[in-house]
Amino acid sequence: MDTDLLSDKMELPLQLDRETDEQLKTFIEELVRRENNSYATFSVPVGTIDPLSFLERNWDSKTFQYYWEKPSDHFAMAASGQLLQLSARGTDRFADMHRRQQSVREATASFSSVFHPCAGLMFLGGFSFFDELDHADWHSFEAASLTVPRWLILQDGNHLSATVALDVRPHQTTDALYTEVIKQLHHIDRILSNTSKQYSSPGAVTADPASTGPLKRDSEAWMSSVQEAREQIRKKTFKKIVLARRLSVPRGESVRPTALLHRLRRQYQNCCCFLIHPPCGDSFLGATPEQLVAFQHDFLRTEALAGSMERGETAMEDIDLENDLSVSAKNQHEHQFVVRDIEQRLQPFARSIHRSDRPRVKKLLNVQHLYTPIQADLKPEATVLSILGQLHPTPAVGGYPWEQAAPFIRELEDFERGWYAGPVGWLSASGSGEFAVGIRSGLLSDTQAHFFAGCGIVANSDPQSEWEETNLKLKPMLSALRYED
Ligand SMILES: C=C(O[C@H]1C=CC=C(C(=O)O)[C@@H]1O)C(=O)O
Repeated sequence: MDTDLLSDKMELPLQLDRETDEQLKTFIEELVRRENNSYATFSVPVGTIDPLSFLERNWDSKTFQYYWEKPSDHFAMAASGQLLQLSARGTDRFADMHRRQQSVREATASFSSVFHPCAGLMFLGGFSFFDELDHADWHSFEAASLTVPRWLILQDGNHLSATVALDVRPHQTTDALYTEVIKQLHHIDRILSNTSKQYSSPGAVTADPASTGPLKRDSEAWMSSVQEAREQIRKKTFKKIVLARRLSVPRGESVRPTALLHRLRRQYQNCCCFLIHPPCGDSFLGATPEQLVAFQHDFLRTEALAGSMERGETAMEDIDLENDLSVSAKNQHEHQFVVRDIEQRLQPFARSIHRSDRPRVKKLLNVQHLYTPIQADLKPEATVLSILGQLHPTPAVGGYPWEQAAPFIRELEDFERGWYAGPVGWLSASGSGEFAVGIRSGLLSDTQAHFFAGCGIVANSDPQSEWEETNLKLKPMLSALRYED
């Protein structure tokens, strides 16, 4: 057999023992013989590695880069390179995306010497807040985009694996494909064993002393939008709207996205730290406390997260503020729109829905939120993307009723939301997936960093307090950038 000769000549990558190598060859022979697969993935175990350091060592702004980590779950994924990208736009974008990823799944064969639902074919990416996205600030982002990366490093507790994804070209020989797989696994070995201790500075941005301070800028204009929203609520146009603002600061050239992520994950352990960087594009990243969908088999976890309060300087002050949040009629009101709306939208997909009667409090470093976890047992026809299409946008980032509030978001905000407050996450070949809401986030372009923060506005919202709440929500990203006001 040709591949025997080849492997005699080729040194095996660290992750392959002789037995696995034999299985790999048999798999490739079968794959080439069948001639009905366009793509293949190869997953193998790897030794101890922090996936973020893999991305940092391998950072290549010319191609797709992705990161996802939930520090408190010890779950992280770093990916690089683009095998293929699926995109969609318009009101059917979730359904279109479902069809497209389904046909890629059918055209892909997977080899794995590890057992994990995320080892194999993975789709990584997200969706913009609105159905369409056509704006210069977001030129490198689509209204919906899922990428199959070339390399992916996965950590789930003690599980550590690498997946390589490749094209299977028509008439490709067994030798050629085998050689390609071994080459890619060697590439991963090289990165994993690169122990050079030359750390470049993560970079920082210093505030312009002449500026009035970014957190104070434009407050009048934003607060008058809140007044206008309240006026519409009084006229019964809608009951709740989330208004956001954008804060732009110059980006120091040396500020590296992976360094920001490292700072964020250390401070926001119970958040989801994410990064999406399209080829040659800007980087959208953040540490979001809001889970939109975690889907496994026929079980779904989601949550209502709305209603906010600052954290206390002392334990007693903190608990007093927590109590204030829990009894605040305004915050409860704002929160209940989200709970009820999520339940209603889940109903057609669910056999049963479970949630606690009263909201709990989720505490982050400098802000605390009312939070209701919601679980559902789903009907067999439910998929991650059908549920996403149904839930997004919840009234935690949109409004209630959505159709009435939506035009006012466009009218009252003076920037394009792009992927801010859109779903970001991943989807596996087995149909499981997780998407978070892209809040507490920013867009890093070559010259600027844009940060976003929004607040739920209801009838008795006070514009000044809402403005201060946006400042609290902007702090994590600003301080990760070491931008001290
Ligand atoms: C829209 C944002 O936060 C949402 C999530 C939690 C609490 C919120 C609030 O209290 O207004 C918002 O609904 C944001 O951070 O940009």
